Amino acid sequence: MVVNVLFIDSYDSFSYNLVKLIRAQSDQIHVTIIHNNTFASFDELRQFLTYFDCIVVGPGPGNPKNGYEDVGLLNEMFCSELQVPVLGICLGFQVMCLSAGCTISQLSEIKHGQVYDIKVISSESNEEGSSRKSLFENYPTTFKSVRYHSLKVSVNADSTSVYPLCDTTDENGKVLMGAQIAATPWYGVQYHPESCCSDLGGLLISNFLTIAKNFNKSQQRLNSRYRLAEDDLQRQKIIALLDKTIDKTSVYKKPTLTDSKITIKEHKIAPNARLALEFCNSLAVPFFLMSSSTIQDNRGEHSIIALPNERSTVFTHYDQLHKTLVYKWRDRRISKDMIAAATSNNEVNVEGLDCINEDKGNFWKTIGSFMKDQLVSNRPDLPFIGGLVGVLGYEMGSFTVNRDKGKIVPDAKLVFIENSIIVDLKKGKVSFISLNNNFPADIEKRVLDVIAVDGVKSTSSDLAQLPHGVGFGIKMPTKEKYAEAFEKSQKYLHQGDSYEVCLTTQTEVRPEKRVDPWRIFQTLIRRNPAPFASFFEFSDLEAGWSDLCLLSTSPERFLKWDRDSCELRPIKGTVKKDESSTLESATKILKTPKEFGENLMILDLIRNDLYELLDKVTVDELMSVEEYETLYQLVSVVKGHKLHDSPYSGIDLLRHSLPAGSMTGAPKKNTVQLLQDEIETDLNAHLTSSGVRGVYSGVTGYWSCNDRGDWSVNIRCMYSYDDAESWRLGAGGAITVLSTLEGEWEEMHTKLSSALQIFRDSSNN
Ligand SMILES: C=C(O[C@@H]1C=C(C(=O)O)C=C[C@H]1O)C(=O)O
Ligand SMILES: NC(=O)CC[C@H](N)C(=O)O
Repeated sequence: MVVNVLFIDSYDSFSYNLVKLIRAQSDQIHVTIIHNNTFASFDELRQFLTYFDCIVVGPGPGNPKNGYEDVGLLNEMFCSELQVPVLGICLGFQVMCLSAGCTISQLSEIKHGQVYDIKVISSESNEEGSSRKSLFENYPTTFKSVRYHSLKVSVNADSTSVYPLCDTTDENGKVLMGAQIAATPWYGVQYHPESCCSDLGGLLISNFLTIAKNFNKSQQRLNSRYRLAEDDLQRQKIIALLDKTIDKTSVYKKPTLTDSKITIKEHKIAPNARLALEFCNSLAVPFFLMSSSTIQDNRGEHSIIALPNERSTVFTHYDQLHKTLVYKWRDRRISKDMIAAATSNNEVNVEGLDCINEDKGNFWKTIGSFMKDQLVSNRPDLPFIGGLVGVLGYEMGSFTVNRDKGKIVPDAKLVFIENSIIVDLKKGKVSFISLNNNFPADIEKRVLDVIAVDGVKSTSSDLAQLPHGVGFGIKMPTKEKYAEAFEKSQKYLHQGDSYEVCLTTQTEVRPEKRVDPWRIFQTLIRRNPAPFASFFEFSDLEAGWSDLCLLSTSPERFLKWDRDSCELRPIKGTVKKDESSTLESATKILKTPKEFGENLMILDLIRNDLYELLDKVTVDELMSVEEYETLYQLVSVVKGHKLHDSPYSGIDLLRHSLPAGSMTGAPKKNTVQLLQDEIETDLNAHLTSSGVRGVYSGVTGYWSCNDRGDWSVNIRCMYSYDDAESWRLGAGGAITVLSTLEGEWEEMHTKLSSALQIFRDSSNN
């Protein structure tokens, strides 16, 4: 018989890891997920509880003492005479214990993403030993688990209403890690059984499910439930209804794919990471480049040159206006003025220009329904055969809003590409691909000429530096403002509102004289080689004018997918390179609790983002150290599997996981809101234009017609909204309770320098 579990989520970034752990105990378990504020009061939920075997109350930001705003109906629920088995995790545990008269206070040494020995309290020393032992049945006396908490539960000395079940010892002394509330079937743990670095999490859940089953049987709690067929039908109806309270619709309904004629011409080449740049230098038409400038395993094995033409559809979304504009690349009927009118909220009726009033949620659906008709079944082996390419800004993700009152700027720009050149750096191959059998012969010839002279010509190195005599005005964030934002982050981390905050700043660079973006890009890529470099100068209206340009040397893959699986490579943990540093010394630093915790939190967050849509997720690399030009980074690799069995495809995973967890911190929703409304608000006052993150912290990449995708995080990059008149550079890093102001300020500068160095060097010329 199916066991129905109600999971109450407090908008945490680890909830779906727990849901997965519950589901993994048997295929006869159905988990229904609601938020702690799905209902305005516990009374509204109470009527449905008879349909559930038990309740699991998840972790989350906030403090139970703050009431409904932080914990929704949970306080009310635990203050009722609830005769339903409950397992509370972390925040859920704290609310439960508060209702039983415990004290909630701040830990003096806060633990976020740290593994501790948890000690099971021996049952002989307690009167009600047998029932209490059951939650930790078959456990060793100590086991390892991850802690993510700022607050602790203390049982008052004279209390008889709380039975401690396990604890741990650290600088705070003894800290309660698990308990049962007397005379109730309510249990809870302070640690996180679902973390990928916790042991025996599944056993905790299965022990709890056994307790729940025994309790329900002894109390004859669910007896009436299955007596009548109509009761059972009613139960199914209610559960189906509750299952829909959190929107899980897909971007598009997966069609059955068929073959289509794609023309591909391949040529052998000697692999050279600079070849794609040389090809671009030889072109006399607009192009976008997603290039690897380092040849490494499983990241950046390919460089892709995408060639827009007059049949290319351009999608631009403006979050400030809730509007999408759709037109063809450089359609002569559409002028800059018409776009200006359309983005000043005027009605514009021009042939060839489609103005859609929609929010970003519907923008995903617009591109989904467009791509549905373009997807084909052939050549799943190639990374890209043509499709949508472009840039999605930070404010395209969930929980973020572009509230900037100033200039209207694109939050997303995607262009449909039918002709492309792929350089396979591993196999030594260049391919000319056309979805429409119309790859331009002159472009093919130019590229073949470059290959014929055997690649890298010396002229390119002249282009790989900025012109002499051009000065650059640089406006940087001040240390004072940074320190204020750092302190605010610490306040929220200490209060329990966040576990990790990715604090970012922006710098503005204004050249005295316009410098061609392609030249800046070549300078940048030479100074900061990276596996995910991108050049996106969108000049989709008139030749030579661009309202969005991105030059990126990103080290970080956000998400790559094919029809079967997906991969994310979150980076968290940074060490600056200097003359004395070696991979070994950097590894030592990167394996300290601060960096370990930083990476683990984002790793668990990413597992959560995938588990929300997929059944099988694995951690394929746990915190490897990677070396880059100016720094070392700690990288983990997470994979999602069996996409073909799921109603979701890669684009759903992308939509759903933005903004990238490594750019937000955890838990995502609360931290994004705190960053946007409180922490980063004054930090970018030095900028001439808006202070929203914009392109920085977003992603760049493609959705190919063979349903593959690859998107990198927009970091170590610069971008312009005004046709290269001014550039913005973002830089930041994760703040945790173990961070120091000096350390973070320096780390931010190290990252900023990876791109800013080219302007500084040039100004010194
Ligand atoms: C925020 C940036 O980088 C992010 C933060 C990192 C960190 O905190 O260690 C590492 C890589 C990125 O995910 C940046 O480069 O601006
Ligand atoms: N992970 C959690 O549930 C944290 C609970 C609470 N906000 C704390 O920080 O202690």
